[in-house]
Amino acid sequence: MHKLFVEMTVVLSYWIYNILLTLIVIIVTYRLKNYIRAVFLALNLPGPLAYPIIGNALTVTNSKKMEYLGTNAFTLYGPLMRTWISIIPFIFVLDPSHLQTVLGNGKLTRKNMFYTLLHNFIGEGLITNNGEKWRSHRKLIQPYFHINALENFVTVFAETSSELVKRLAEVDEVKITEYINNWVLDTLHRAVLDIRITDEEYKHSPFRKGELIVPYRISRPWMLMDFIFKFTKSAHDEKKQKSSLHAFTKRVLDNKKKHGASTSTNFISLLDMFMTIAESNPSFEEKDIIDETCTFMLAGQDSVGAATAFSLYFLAKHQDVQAKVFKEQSNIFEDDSRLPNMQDLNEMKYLEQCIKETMRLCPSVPIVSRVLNEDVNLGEYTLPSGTNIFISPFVTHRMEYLYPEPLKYNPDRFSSENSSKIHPYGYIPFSSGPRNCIGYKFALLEIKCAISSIIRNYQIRLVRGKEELNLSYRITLRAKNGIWIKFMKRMNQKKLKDGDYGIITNFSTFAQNSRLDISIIY
Ligand code: HEM
Repeated sequence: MHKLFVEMTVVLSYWIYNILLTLIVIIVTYRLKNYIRAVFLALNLPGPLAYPIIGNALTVTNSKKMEYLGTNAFTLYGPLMRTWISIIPFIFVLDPSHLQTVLGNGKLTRKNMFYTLLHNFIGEGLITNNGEKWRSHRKLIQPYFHINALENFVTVFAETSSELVKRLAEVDEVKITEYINNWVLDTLHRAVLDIRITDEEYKHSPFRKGELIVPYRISRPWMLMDFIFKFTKSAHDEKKQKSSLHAFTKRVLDNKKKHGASTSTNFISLLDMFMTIAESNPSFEEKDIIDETCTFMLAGQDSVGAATAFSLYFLAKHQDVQAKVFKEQSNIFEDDSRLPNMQDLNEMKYLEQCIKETMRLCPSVPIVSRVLNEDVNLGEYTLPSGTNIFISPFVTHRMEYLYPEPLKYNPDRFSSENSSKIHPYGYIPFSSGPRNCIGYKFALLEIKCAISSIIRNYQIRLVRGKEELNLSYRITLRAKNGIWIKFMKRMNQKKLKDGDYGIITNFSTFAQNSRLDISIIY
């Protein structure tokens, strides 16, 4: 009897064990169903060599490999390329028609875990939020970025650009990236916060020295796990940075509340706009004002800095293009040294083509990312819900079938005649669709202001021995050792006749004799 009882217990335990195990397998498989589908998809797609555990993380830290891959990815692997960040597959979606399916779909606006990492730095703003919060904030903020509303900022852009030009009067050959970074910071402090970093009270603004930790974490996948990362010095530094950014913004906000509206009667800063939104929308709380302000301060910083510095690089390298830009400026301003207004900026069509071509070759934001929240069919493949995808303006902009001779700098690609032939999702420096860059018109006006002011006053050239552009890939694209520019004051600003370009006549003599500094306007 006792033996029978023991045997029955063993058999019963065996069945219970098996049923439990099967249940666990079913639950885990169900929970991980989409992950498993994404893994199978990734195993079927072509992509660069990946290593166990670290996946393709090593490529992220090698800028030469990144540039090679970025330029050749489509030729090597086709429209869908798989990569691995540790054990998580990430699919690059490269082709414009596929990008239209993803970016153009209002239901596929979800940012993935990388953006959640940014919460530790900027808080929860438009860039990182998802779902209803993102949708409602975007709806509330969007009207303030309408082109008519942006006229308000042109005076700030023009003033800071004119101050930049004055600072450049003292230099000959400089690392322009440093000057541009200071100009962007100055512009953003005035446009977003309505303060001047030259003021004693604000000269230690923490927005001057913010450093994103996210690229460090992505290149070391084990750092993506919060329970490891939170014990590191980087986590401590990041926390400190966030609290100083937020405390600074709160101080500016409190000052504004105490002293009333803007410092200048006509000007309305972004912070004023967020305060107005909060007044009529109780769900937009003080924390939202601060988070959004920090978000805009950071979104408009390196992105604009990179696009401006790269634009100057290409103009300095291509004297014929610079001459055409100068000619356009002369036609707009004649010999008047006034600051640009909105109408002037709208007339700078050729300059805009140059900026666009710069952002084709060197998009400030080389990669963005999403997580799909439903199955998506792209060509012969189905990307399962839950799949992480990368979208790379850098790669798409270098695809030969979209841009013949893709590495050639040619602003005429964006002439009104030619740009109508470009696929709407084949040019995406500001992303596209409902989650595109809300600040793109703001950015273009700002960049045009700076470059117009510089080219009206200086002929620019590359510095001998520092002509090469080495790219470095962080969240934004950068020039590894900065960009070096030589500034030569323009001698004559009279209106040029047709065919006159106001350039140095003899470039070969100039190249032989770098001390020759005289512009001859002919
Ligand atoms: C050349 C300059 C700029 C470039 C190339 C650029 C590029 C981008 C890109 C690619 C995105 C999409 C990011 C993603 O999907 O993950 C984005 C989003 C965003 N940008 Fe810009 N940006 C620039 C300037 C600015 C400026 C000046 C501001 C603000 C003043 C700004 C504010 C934002 C915000 C708030 C978002 C998030 C929009 C949303 O998700 O609803 N950007 N930007």
